[in-house]
Amino acid sequence: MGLLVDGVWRDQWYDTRSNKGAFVRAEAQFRNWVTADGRAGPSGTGGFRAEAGRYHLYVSLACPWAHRTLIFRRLKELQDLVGLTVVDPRMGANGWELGSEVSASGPVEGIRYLYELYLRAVPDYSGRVTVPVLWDRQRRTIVNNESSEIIRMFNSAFDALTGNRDDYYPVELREQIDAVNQRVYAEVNNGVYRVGFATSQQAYDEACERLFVALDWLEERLSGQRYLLGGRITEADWRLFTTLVRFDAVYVGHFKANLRRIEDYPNLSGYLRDLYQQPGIAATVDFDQIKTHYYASHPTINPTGIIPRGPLLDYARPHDRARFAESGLLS
Ligand SMILES: N[C@@H](CCC(=O)N[C@@H](CS)C(=O)NCC(=O)O)C(=O)O
Repeated sequence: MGLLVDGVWRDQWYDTRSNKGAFVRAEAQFRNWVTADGRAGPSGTGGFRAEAGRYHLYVSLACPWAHRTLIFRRLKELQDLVGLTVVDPRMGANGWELGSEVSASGPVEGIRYLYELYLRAVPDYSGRVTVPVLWDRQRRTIVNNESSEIIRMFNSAFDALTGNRDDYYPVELREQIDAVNQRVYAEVNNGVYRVGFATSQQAYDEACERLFVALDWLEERLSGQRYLLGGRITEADWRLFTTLVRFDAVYVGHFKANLRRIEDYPNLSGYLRDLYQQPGIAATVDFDQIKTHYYASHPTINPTGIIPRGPLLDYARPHDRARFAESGLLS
């Protein structure tokens, strides 16, 4: 793993030393928005109109951030409109790699590594090379590499083209969704990374404590309602889902987030299965790639690269979340 510095690739692990062993995530740098009419979105510049076949998504099936975008591509029926390239699950010295069996190389000719795609957009780019990436085939540049924004674009920008008007960020719930997202991001989505990538005991202890306090809060919240915002699935649920579905498979073992498993939480585990069993979702979850990526790509954490056989998980088994009435609350 590494990063680009003035357009040159450097094989380098995260620098946690300057933060007392704590992992601090860098902000994504490409922040333009695809919009229905091509006008600028909340950040960046305009000129990215929603059009069939124009945009291409690069993901890793292992990555929880990329997984969100894959879910929204499916939920919003964008598969025929937005192309997809899946990078190899193993991230080595050159970072994410394209073009072996599991992945086609995508619309950009002559590149083998994802960092080369970043360089096509910005030849002297400095920063991390992350998935997901939303690429514009027309202007041959990166539109956006921040998953929370890509899912918002997918949620509504293409509605006139697909006719799918399902809304996972409804106006009347936005404030509450944003508030839940903020806590879930800091303590759970990014929290597991703060636990797993900590390089000092203190940073690990603090992150671990915060993570499980947040999971206890979520367990409590989900004891009284079916989904995070009540009776209807929103963006907040999908953002939490991609972390939960990886939790017992990799975060408990590889990241040492092991005070409790999701299976030990009656409400969270039922909720996880409920979401997993929504139409089309199970097909977006690839446990082989998830386990391969984490266990084989972080030599500082798992030097042998051995990928464990377990745990045995069955998210297709029944859940009891239908006990909540239509309103989402217990009847
Ligand atoms: N804020 C970004 C984070 C994306 C991210 O960190 N992706 C990870 C994979 S799970 C990655 O590509 N890491 C490579 C690196 O940091 O060098 C988003 O939500 O899209």
